Amino acid sequence: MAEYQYLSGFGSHFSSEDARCPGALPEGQNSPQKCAYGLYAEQLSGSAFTAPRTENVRSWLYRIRPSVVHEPFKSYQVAPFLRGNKWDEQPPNPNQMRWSPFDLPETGEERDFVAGLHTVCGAGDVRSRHGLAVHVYLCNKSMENTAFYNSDGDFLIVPQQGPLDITTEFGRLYVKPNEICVIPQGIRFSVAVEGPTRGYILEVYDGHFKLPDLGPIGANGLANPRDFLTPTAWFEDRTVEGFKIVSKYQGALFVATQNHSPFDVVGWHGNYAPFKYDLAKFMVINSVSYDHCDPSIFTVLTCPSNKYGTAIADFVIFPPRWSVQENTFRPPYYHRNCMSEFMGLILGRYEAKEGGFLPGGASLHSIMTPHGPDRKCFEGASNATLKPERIAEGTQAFMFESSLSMAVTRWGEETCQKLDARYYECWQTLEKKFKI
Ligand SMILES: O=C(O)Cc1cc(O)ccc1O
Ligand SMILES: [Fe+2]
Repeated sequence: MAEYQYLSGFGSHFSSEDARCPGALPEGQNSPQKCAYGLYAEQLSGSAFTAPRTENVRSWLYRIRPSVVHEPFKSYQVAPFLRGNKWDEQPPNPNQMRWSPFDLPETGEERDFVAGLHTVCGAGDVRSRHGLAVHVYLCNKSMENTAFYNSDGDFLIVPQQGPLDITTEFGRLYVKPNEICVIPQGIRFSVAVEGPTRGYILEVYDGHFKLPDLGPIGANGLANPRDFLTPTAWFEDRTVEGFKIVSKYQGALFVATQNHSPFDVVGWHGNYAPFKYDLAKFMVINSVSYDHCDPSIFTVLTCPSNKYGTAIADFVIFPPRWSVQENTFRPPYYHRNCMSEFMGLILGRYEAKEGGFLPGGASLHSIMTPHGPDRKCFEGASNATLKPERIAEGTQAFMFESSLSMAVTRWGEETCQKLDARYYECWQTLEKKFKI
């Protein structure tokens, strides 16, 4: 693994120059008549020019050529199971769903990150910029002389198997399982892998990921801002005939070629950039008296909707922690929720379901669909001696929780052949215990 360098902080106004070109950033202005080293200045806007300061995100890139130097885009059909808008290919299905680990490419088959994008579920519309999609990526080959960008929204990437060595216009990021990264809308990146590689993606169309408010928790806790790492500027001056720029635009893929690497940004400054975060750094807050807290206490990042306090999607984790509550059924309660809950497992086992829900698999409990601990978990936890206990050691489950009602794609429900038709059985043996 290369020694990559990062800038620490969340949503900060950063400045970074590749050490080979000191003074690449103009001083005191963004767009001088001539930039240092013969660079071109280019602004990348992640919010409306007129957005209030709290929401306003943009970066200035100083690059060897402006991004516009490319041939026209053409349709590019390399990811047959990627969806952005087609949420009606299956009839609605409110059932509890659980998937066994999604298949990696077969031996002999070569698939890169883009071709490996498979959409499991989603809602909303890329054209009206409202909604989300949940994808998994299943690949085994590095992207070669190819960069990808998403015109439709931001990607929050959760590696499950294999590290991602990501080159972006802003610099390089190395992201291992149990770390996550966010690549905001429009930023070009290329993913190199080291073998069979699998992970999950939460794509949001509405806006950007933020740290949740902390309310009475105070100024510190959950994911701390300084643990978010943004790459430092890095460039290559490489002539390549037919370098591919792949754009996901209105849910479809397009490709344009150009004669040079787009990773030619010598310096940049601004508050719109990719970042990564190590989930092991999460400061866990929980009940130290009684009862099971709602999982919102484990929110790492949120993409808010216009409805007060309600997310397009929250990214929530279930990290290793102490469990100490007295006179309490400690695992998740049985519940029905006005939100959709998509879950995945990075490592280990999830406390509410020890069997069937495996690393690289997933579950979906849709709006108002009842769910909760399986029988084994219920019996165990209602009879356990309640001593302080480490739980979820060596484990990392997560949830993408959305206020939107998600539809499952045909790939998710049929083609992938991973849906467990017998999932419902794990609750059927829960006995009536009622006695008067
Ligand atoms: O359904 C799940 O497993 C996720 C979940 C966990 C929890 O601790 C409380 C509520 C909830 O939806
Ligand atoms: Fe739940």
